[in-house]
Amino acid sequence: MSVSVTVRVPAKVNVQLSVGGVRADGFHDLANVFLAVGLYDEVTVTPSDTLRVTCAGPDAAQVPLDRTNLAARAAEALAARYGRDANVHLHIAKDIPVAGGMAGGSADGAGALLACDALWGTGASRGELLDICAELGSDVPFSLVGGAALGTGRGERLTVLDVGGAFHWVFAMAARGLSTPAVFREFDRLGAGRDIPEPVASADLIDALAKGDPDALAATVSNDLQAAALSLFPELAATLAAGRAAGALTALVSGSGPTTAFLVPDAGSAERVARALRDSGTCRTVRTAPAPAPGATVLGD
Ligand SMILES: C[C@@](CO)(OP(=O)(O)O)[C@H](O)COP(=O)(O)OP(=O)(O)OC[C@H]1O[C@@H](n2ccc(N)nc2=O)[C@H](O)[C@@H]1O
Ligand SMILES: Nc1ncnc2c1ncn2[C@@H]1O[C@H](COP(=O)(O)OP(=O)(O)O)[C@@H](O)[C@H]1O
Repeated sequence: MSVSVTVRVPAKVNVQLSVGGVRADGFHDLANVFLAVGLYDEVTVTPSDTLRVTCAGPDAAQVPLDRTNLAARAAEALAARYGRDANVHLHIAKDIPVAGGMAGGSADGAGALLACDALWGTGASRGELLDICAELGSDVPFSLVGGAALGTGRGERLTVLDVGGAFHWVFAMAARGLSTPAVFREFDRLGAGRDIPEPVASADLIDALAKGDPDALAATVSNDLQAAALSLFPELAATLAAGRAAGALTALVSGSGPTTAFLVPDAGSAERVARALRDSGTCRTVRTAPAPAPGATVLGD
């Protein structure tokens, strides 16, 4: 009998993304407030003769299937640490947009790590899994944890945050992706010669999350990468404007973009804003999703 394990992992939106100056290692210090949203990838791991990756979903053609795939890298990292071979088939059922600023690759890394851990029964502690996540990428630890969290350092050092109620979101996916390093480089270029302050988490924003208050959250969201994303992808301004005109409480670029995110008061408004965005012709697809969503979860447990 072939045993397989499936893990479901959420996308994220950054409700605060404050970016410091570039560090000696090329990364930027962040105050990164992540919120997991109910759009999911599923990673299924099955024993195999060799390590291989397959992917299905609307964006599957853009996903690398070689060992650069974060799911493959996660399996190899766990196998190396626990003296196993990494001969597994990793199948990704992909619903998170690729190169969209919603941490889809990170989700697959965290998902594969948890799935291989369950398949192999390594006995790794949560802390050990989080260390491997941090080696794989700045966003990967949050994909494991979900909910809401403040990421400091390059975003990998997490403090879990309270969320006191549901937040309703609409996401507009763009016609093409944006490269995260390119957006950080554009941030540096736009800020050249300016004093970049230390990134600090907003107490008002953390309070709005804890209260579950969408109006207060809308008043406090911020994204320091938004100007850089708009500079590289100016058409996003029309998408943001269309969502605002349709009644979103706030509109922002998700992380490094180009997905745009719209916070709305309730599920009914989400459907209305989604329809208006679809009708605007300013984006490729539109999805609604509630938050917070749980982190990487083994299905069937
Ligand atoms: C911007 C954010 C916001 O959550 O997410 P996305 O919008 O890409 O989803 C993250 O910081 C992305 O994290 P992640 O996608 O894991 O990036 P990594 O693999 O760690 O780094 C990719 C590249 O992004 C840049 N980078 C990333 C994180 C950081 N704190 N400073 C950086 O300068 C570096 O150029 C690095 O080489
Ligand atoms: N499992 C994966 N899913 C998607 N992209 C991946 C994956 N593994 C590696 N990548 C690479 O990571 C890049 C960034 O993709 P993604 O994580 O979806 O976006 P973002 O960093 O904007 O959230 C992709 O262009 C792709 O080359």
